[in-house]
Amino acid sequence: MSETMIAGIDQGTTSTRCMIFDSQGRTRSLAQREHHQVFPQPGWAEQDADEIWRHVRHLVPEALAQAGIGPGQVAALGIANQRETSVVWDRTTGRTVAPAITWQDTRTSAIIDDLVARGTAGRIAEVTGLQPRTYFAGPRLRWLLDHGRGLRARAEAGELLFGTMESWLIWNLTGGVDTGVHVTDVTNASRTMLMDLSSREWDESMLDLLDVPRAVLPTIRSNAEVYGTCVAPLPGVPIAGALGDQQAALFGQTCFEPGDAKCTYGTGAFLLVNAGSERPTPGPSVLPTVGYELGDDDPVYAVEGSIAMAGSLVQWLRDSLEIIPSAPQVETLARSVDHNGGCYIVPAFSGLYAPRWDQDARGVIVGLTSFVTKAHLARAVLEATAWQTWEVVEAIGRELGLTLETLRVDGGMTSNHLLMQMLSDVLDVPVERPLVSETVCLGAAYAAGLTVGFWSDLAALRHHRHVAAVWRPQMDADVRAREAAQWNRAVDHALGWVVPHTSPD
Ligand SMILES: Nc1ncnc2c1ncn2[C@@H]1O[C@H](COP(=O)(O)OP(=O)(O)O)[C@@H](O)[C@H]1O
Ligand SMILES: O=P(O)(O)OC[C@H](O)CO
Repeated sequence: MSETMIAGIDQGTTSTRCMIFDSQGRTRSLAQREHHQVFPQPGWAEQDADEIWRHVRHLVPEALAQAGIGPGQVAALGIANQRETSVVWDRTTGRTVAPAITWQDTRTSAIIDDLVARGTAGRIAEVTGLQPRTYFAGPRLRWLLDHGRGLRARAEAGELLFGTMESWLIWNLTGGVDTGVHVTDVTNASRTMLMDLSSREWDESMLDLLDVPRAVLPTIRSNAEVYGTCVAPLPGVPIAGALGDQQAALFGQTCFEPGDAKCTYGTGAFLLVNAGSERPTPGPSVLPTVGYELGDDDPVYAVEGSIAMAGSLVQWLRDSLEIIPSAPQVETLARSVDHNGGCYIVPAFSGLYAPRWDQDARGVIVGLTSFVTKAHLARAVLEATAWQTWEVVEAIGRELGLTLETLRVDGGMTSNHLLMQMLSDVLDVPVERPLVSETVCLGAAYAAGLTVGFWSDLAALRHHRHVAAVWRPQMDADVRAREAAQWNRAVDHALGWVVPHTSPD
């Protein structure tokens, strides 16, 4: 009998991947394609959801061909996605009604300011666990309905559908206008500011607050169950797992015990700690979210420190400043000097996320002198990711009394050894990278494989985890303290740069 495998899709901010995994959790193939990023105004960030769906249709057969298998050998498909990126489409034509608004986009700042001014922040946090912020998806839906001609009326008439990327992909994969299934998973729903974090249902009072008609919303489902069957490009294959990418990485890194932590370094960086089955109540710097919920099992919650810019700062160095020809070259350039030359970059391009949460912060480069070269800038770019992670870890320690013993890492930036050493140095803990560094895809595949019985239980998944590289702290404590103080001073310069909006228009 021919070997069966599991397919995983990682629909990320910059690219989409399809991977095939065997029963040992080993990678059998990987197909990947970048999509366009559009920045039409300062603070705006858009993508074309149709382009992403086209890429999925090409990538899946490519991954199958590379693995030498046909759709009949795929036991199930799991999907992970960039979270909070919002799509609205017409249920009868299947076409999007506007560009997807990505999670980095800050155009909803006036809506957020208005919610805060109306004194609703406490109630929002009580229900959803989230503070009102431009990061979350619900205000984007509100913005689209307010600004797209005729969209509100069409939404109320049930003609439009809203979803984050997993929802859009599942609808298309299961047949779109004919038989498409309109669902979202609980981790993605937990980032909309519309879901009750305790009951894990849409909350009527949040829908009222954001003026969102229920008819556009998908049904919330667990992370591991069969949502529907693929029509194309994997005909007959059950879609049996879906998670936000950061939760998928938590799952793929087998962070199954309370206190287990991982940080994924892609466009942004997202540190999640397993918080167990009780809804956590951290302070304002880090946020409570659903970690994963497997079928009818109790949910597992997580606490998250979200960093908006990490790899995207490297991309900016490559694409906007043209200082490096490719992302990996940042390491070569940074290694050509042995310190930052006194220069610090705070990448608050769309405000600062955890732990500062200042949507009016903007990026700064401080400490410039004639001594500073592009090599020092490259070093400061990498250090910015390390110090932002340090701030998150400090906040988690302060607000939850949790101390990390080790940090599991994954994502595109983890191929940068200099950055991994910097991380270990500033956090003062070992940093571990697993053999399969594509843990987002792996986590989605694990969820799907558990659903269909391809893997028996969490213990079987744990068995697949192998550590490929470990970095250990080498920095003196006094150097760490001095550099931390300099970083904090640099951040102070970035805070509150933008004059806040005063009206919701
Ligand atoms: N060697 C490297 N050093 C630093 N950054 C890197 C390196 N390789 C890739 N990156 C960055 O990692 C990001 C891509 O990682 P990926 O995990 O694919 O992101 P995403 O899932 O957000 O699309 C890009 O922003 C890129 O600039
Ligand atoms: O696509 P990534 O890896 O940058 O992840 C994006 C996050 O899910 C946004 O919350």
